[in-house]
Amino acid sequence: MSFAPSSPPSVSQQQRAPTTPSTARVMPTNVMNTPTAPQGTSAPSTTGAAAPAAPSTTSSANAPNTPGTEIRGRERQGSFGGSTRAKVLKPFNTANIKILLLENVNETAVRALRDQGYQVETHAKALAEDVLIEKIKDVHCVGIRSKTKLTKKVLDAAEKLGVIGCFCIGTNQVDLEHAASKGIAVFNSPFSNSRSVAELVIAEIVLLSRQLGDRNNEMHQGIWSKVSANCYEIRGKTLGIVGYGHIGSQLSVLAESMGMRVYFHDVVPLMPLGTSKQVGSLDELLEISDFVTLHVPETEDTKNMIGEHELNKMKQGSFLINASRGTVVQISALAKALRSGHIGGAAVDVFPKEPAANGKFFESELIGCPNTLLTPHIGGSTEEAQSMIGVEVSQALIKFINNGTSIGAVNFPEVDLRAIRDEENSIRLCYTHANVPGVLLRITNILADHNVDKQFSDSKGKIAYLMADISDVTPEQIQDIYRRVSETPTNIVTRVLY
Ligand SMILES: NC(=O)C1=CN([C@@H]2O[C@H](COP(=O)(O)OP(=O)(O)OC[C@H]3O[C@@H](n4cnc5c(N)ncnc54)[C@H](O)[C@@H]3O)[C@@H](O)[C@H]2O)C=CC1
Ligand SMILES: O=C(O)C(=O)COP(=O)(O)O
Repeated sequence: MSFAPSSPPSVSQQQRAPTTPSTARVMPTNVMNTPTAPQGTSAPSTTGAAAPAAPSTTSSANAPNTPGTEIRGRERQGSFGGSTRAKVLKPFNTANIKILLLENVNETAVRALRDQGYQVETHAKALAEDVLIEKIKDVHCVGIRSKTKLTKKVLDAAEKLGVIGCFCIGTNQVDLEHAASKGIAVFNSPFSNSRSVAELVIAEIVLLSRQLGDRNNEMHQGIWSKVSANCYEIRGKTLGIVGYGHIGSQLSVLAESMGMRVYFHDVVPLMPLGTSKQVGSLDELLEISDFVTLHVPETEDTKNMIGEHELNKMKQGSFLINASRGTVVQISALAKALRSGHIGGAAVDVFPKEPAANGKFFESELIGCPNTLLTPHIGGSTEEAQSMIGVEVSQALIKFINNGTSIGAVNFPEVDLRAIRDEENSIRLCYTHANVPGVLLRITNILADHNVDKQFSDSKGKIAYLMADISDVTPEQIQDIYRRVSETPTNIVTRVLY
């Protein structure tokens, strides 16, 4: 999928791209956006760049599909008039699709992607930026978790990248806008680890309330210190939730079942679950809560959301929990409030700077603060969550690579079509383009002499995405459609699937 340049490609850029098929049906380097001959048809003669040999597939667990065979493991998708079978789209040899999975992405994902015949390279850790820049150069898809930063600089090094999978909830580690401008869709797992985070927070509420971290530390040092002063039941206490999304609302239900009163603050009005109540401002929430827990995404608005002013607003001896993002809390202000006793304890799972890998040194002003639980970003780290995330994100990636479906993308217009007719000479056009007036007319003109079975397009910010299924096209016409669409001045990425 060489996924095209960030700005609409110039004619010379287009000329460099291999836009003509190989007679040998070996996939060109730009495997995901360059049409070859449809199955069962003879390929037109080639005049373009010589097609490179297919790369080795040593990292692929399964035997790759040979060119011209169907992609395995794909479901048929519903029926439609005139044909009972949905076509399995295969415009490229799946063995030529290179996928880089970092940060110990779950085995469920590795298996699902290898089952497609893709080449999958896995790494247990995040990569240093220079290594990442080298590795990302020729991959079509990268899978990451919360640690890998896909900055503009890294994305600009990725010559063929078409899709990113964040095998987690947060997507703040990716420059989403820049990715979109290059036609790179980003998928995440919006709720597969929410329950794991909510359960951890429930545990932390009890642990903080009973000063369990400190008692445990003392016991490991051989110190017996039985105290009840400032230790409380959580029943009847007030939990203040900041950010009432998937995690916050799940937590709300669990906390009420433990006998807590729940209030929440969110930037949008939301239906309170159980008997919880939304309050009008953050300050109001801070003033009434015995426990404050943060479940907001990292955005410009949430950076340093909890600093000295907010900590002072919190009740004397109340507790703070942060399992959202490290940048949401000013660490020095929190350390000061803990040491002064104004804040009775804190549980912190996320930090502004987190070590790159297990075994690396962790440094924080919070080390040694009283009744302070520090955990290494494990909110979503359960077997259940990781396995579900692996399945969910890998399916989204497969659907995008094989079918062009962008449903669930966080930075991209969400577009899907009913299954394409199971006919040799039907194709699916996937066109990512600049969201400016006049584009649809131009595409309609290109497709004017063809039978467009169905078409859908949507936009998000500066980019738009169109999918169209076209029947009764010859291999020469496929080349012509591909060439003319990809040469439009608004083109970001054009793919033809068949
Ligand atoms: N510690 C860990 O391992 C994990 C951490 N997370 C973090 O938790 C965050 C929240 O996750 P979800 O609940 O799934 O997200 P979500 O998107 O479902 O909910 C976030 C809520 O925060 C609200 N919000 C946004 N800006 C706000 C502001 N300035 N003030 C008040 N409310 C605001 C939104 O309206 C939304 O209701 C993620 O973005 C991620 O960064 C998620 C999973 C695991
Ligand atoms: O899902 C998230 O946003 C998380 O913070 C979990 O990140 P992780 O997959 O543990 O790197």
